[in-house]
Amino acid sequence: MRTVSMKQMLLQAQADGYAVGQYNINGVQWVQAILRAAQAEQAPVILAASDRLVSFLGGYALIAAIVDKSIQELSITVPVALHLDHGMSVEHCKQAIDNGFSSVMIDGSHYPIEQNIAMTLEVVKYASSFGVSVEAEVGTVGGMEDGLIGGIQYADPLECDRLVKETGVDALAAALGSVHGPYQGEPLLGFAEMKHISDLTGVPLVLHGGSGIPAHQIRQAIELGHAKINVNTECIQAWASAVRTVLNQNPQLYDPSHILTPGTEAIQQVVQNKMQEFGTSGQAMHTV
Ligand SMILES: O=C(O)C[C@@H](O)[C@H](O)C(=O)COP(=O)(O)O
Ligand SMILES: [Zn+2]
Repeated sequence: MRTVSMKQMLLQAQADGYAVGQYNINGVQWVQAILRAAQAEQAPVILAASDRLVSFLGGYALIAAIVDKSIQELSITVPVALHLDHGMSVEHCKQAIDNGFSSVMIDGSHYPIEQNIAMTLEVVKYASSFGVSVEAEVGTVGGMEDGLIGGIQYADPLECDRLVKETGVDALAAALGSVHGPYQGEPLLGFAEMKHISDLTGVPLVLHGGSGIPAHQIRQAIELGHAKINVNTECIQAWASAVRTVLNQNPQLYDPSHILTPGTEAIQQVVQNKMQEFGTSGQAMHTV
């Protein structure tokens, strides 16, 4: 089974009031853990490689090959999208598509809106000829992005509407108070702005900085148009904690499979919990 674009996944989720999780890849164990979680939960899933980590992960072609082969080896039957997260340039998005990614994000949020729209349109034109879905971002998610520590800049609804209408993008990350990485206190999400932008654009919305957002705010964000929620920090924190515990309890241990397996299991547990929380569990049969 090949990876699929996230277009239909997100339209179905938007229509049926749940969200599909995007879970970031930090190594081969993450691919196995996330795929096993999706199969166990019978949930559609978006595996993502953040552009800032592509060279660490071995390059676009290797990432795609590992995902494709893992789907085969693990007998995965649920829909899986392979997404380039926070694509840093049009060229990187094209390279990802050429090497087998089924979805890309062109993150033009740090540029003036005219340039963001132009970059997004170029990627949409290229991606559409391969049936690859495209996500764009307006405004700035707080925390670490592309290796930069940024403040929160709420998305401008008119800019969101312009970008969606002038590019035909499949999903929009409208920054509305979420933060990459750990939150300092309760997240302050712009729910009124969410409803406004969702009603204005009609396109599935993407919530970045999904780790650490309380369940009631997740439910509200889904009700207000979010069909994709990105999660990375909670998975890597669970992995690090499990590996640290193994090593602290067994200082003489040096066998990688014994050290890493508890970490892989911890990632899978976080992902299964998120799939249940987002309402993705059991939705695979409803996703084309
Ligand atoms: O860390 C990355 O490069 C990917 C993340 O930015 C991802 O797009 C995301 O939004 C996850 O946020 P988190 O759950 O707060 O780590
Ligand atoms: Zn993000």
